[in-house]
Amino acid sequence: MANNHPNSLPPPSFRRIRSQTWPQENDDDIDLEELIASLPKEKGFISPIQILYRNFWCPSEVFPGVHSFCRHFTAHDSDIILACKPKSGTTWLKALAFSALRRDVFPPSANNHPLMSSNPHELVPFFEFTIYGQAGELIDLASFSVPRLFATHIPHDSLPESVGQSGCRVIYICRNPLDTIVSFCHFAPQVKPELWSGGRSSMEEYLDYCCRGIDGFGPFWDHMLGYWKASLERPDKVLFLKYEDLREDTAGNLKRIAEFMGVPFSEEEERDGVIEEIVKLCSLSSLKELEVNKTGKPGVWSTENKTYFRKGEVGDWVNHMTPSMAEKLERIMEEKLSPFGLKFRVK
Ligand SMILES: Nc1ncnc2c1ncn2[C@@H]1O[C@H](COP(=O)(O)OS(=O)(=O)O)[C@@H](OP(=O)(O)O)[C@H]1O
Repeated sequence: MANNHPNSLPPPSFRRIRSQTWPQENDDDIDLEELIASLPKEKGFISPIQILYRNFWCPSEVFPGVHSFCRHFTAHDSDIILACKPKSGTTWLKALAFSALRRDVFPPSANNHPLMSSNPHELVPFFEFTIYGQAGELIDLASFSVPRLFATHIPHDSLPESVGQSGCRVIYICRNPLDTIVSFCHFAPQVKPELWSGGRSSMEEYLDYCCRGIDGFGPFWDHMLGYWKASLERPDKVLFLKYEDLREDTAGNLKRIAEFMGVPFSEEEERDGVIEEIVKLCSLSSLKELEVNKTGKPGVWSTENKTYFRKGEVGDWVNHMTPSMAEKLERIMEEKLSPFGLKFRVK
């Protein structure tokens, strides 16, 4: 498919980067264990091992799914992929994008809307956790409604080549790293209680991993910059959102999301309050109260659905980080992100 595409020269950020972390064309012949053995590794924070693969740190638990996705997924022009670093607003974006995209079939006011009985992660599955499975097996994607809506934590420049070569659209959400780290540190004990003592010393330890660039799917600055640069190069194909902006103006950003997906709200829908209905349906307070999100398990990291919903505040980091922890991170943001014009509201 990629070779037949009229625009066959991939944009610069999708050109194949060859390095020792980027397996060769014929790596299908390589046994998975052999491949893992050949790649650089580091001890992870909650993952036992992080594997340097296609230039990012991949948690060993999801390596088979990630590898299978990168090798085998063929994007369609109409596909929509939601992308993010963990704890940046994934669940919220999934709920908003799903509700906007499928509103012709599932009106947001309906009592039986899928969000009432399914967690957003079930409605918009991750490639690497769900679709390609923990064992890296392939599943049939024919049953997905068109346009197909998927999600991933994989960095932009490491996505399968067909994503850049097709007309596929990507929506990225990121969040200020201070709050993302705090959010992750509240989530982590639910995933691996045995590896995690909780409290500030654990947060300091995780911060250290992040500052060294060994965080899942990171370094976080490369993750953000990859999508940021792609959104500047190809604004019609990559939409870059910030959690903080979504908090400030959810309705305005929902309109941008719908337009970008090719399903803009009509004047009639605006007049009828459809945007507000979706905003309310997907709000933290609404989703948190649903039975499915209090008790259910979506199967991602085998965690309970309730772990995806906490405070959702901008600036919660002030309640958890010491000034020196925050300064350490802010220095890195200044050094790595600011030169490219990427800044965050942190309060
Ligand atoms: N609907 C909605 N609205 C606003 N905020 C929301 C929503 N759903 C989840 N959240 C907050 O997002 C944080 C979890 O991040 P993710 O959804 O990216 O987590 S995950 O990567 O999917 O595990 C986590 O942030 P913190 O509260 O700061 O920990 C959630 O509370």
